[in-house]
Amino acid sequence: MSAVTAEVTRRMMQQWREQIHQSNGVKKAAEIDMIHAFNDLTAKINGRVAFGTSHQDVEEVIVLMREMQKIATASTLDAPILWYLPTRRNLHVRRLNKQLRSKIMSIMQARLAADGAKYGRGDTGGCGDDLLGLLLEAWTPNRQGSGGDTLTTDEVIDECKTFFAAGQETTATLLVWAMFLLAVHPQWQDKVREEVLREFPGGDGDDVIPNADILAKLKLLHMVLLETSRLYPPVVYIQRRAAADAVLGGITVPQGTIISIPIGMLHRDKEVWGPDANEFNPMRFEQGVTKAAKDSKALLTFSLGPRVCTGQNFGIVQVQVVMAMILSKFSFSLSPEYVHKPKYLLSLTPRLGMPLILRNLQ
Ligand code: HEM
Repeated sequence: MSAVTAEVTRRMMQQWREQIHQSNGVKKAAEIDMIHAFNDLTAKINGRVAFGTSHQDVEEVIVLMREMQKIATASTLDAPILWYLPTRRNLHVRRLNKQLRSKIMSIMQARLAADGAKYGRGDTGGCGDDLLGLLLEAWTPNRQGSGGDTLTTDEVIDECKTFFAAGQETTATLLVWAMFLLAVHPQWQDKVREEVLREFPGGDGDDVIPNADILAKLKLLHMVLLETSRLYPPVVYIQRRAAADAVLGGITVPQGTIISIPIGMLHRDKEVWGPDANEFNPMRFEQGVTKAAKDSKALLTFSLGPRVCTGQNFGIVQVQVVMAMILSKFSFSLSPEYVHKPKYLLSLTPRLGMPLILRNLQ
């Protein structure tokens, strides 16, 4: 995963360098919208981690998935009745879905054909070590007669789509806010960069990947990311339906009641986080997540309990790798064009974009 993340990030950074090179100003700098850049980045990373890179249709699958994601985000503003009517948008989604399904099917078939030839059943390679490969191991035709649990074709396709949808925009959003907070807190940007350059001097060289050992040493970066996810959690609220009658904090909650958990609000509760709850203070995480607030379970960025985010480690590693690589090669500040208007659709994003001014480090 880190290798895929590093490879895709390297290409994005090369584009940034070209944009800076082409800029006309005396101070060589380029204004780049982080929302667009990071959505494109995480779509490519998630797409490759899910489907690999070997099949020609993977790039098209990524474009179709991203298109579906954009429509899903936009339609959260619609009245629910509109989700079920044959509107132009819904018909478009249906067409996209059909195309997507057929592309994924062709990747699956190519994998299975290669399975015999390249990997060989029973070999450790199986159908490949990406998500699709793992799911194909449990796919019905592979398991017939094995007595094990199986997945149908639709389930394999749906799992791949869920993985992409749940992880793409959320991770991009966390990156966007981390860049924003480091742009408006330059002293923290310098501090974290110092740590990155000390522990990860290779930057974005072709053969250099910030591996688990390096990431473990980037403590300030990790604290900054936790603090970012506290102030700007990509998922602002979650809901739960009471499976049985319950009493919560002295209030009776009848079975079937839907409870909203306002993560964004709870993360700024002064009683829990202290009087500086609205301020950016990564030092609160110096002793770890459980000691950052009065309640050891106060940080709900990835939810808690049985439905906790299954991709949280992947999401965090992705963000750490991307931030370490960027910090080692660029400095950045907020563009005067930026207007602070966060909005919540599928995730918490800046309503009018996140233009940052990027410069190459000397
Ligand atoms: C870094 C950004 C991310 C954030 C802030 C985030 C946040 C969350 C939250 C709050 C939930 C719980 C939703 C609920 O209970 O209603 C969740 C669930 C989930 N997330 Fe993430 N997530 C992130 C990245 C990812 C990634 C990268 C993946 C996979 C590649 C992923 C896959 C999932 C899945 C599959 C679920 C559903 C789990 C279940 O219901 O059993 N997430 N995520």
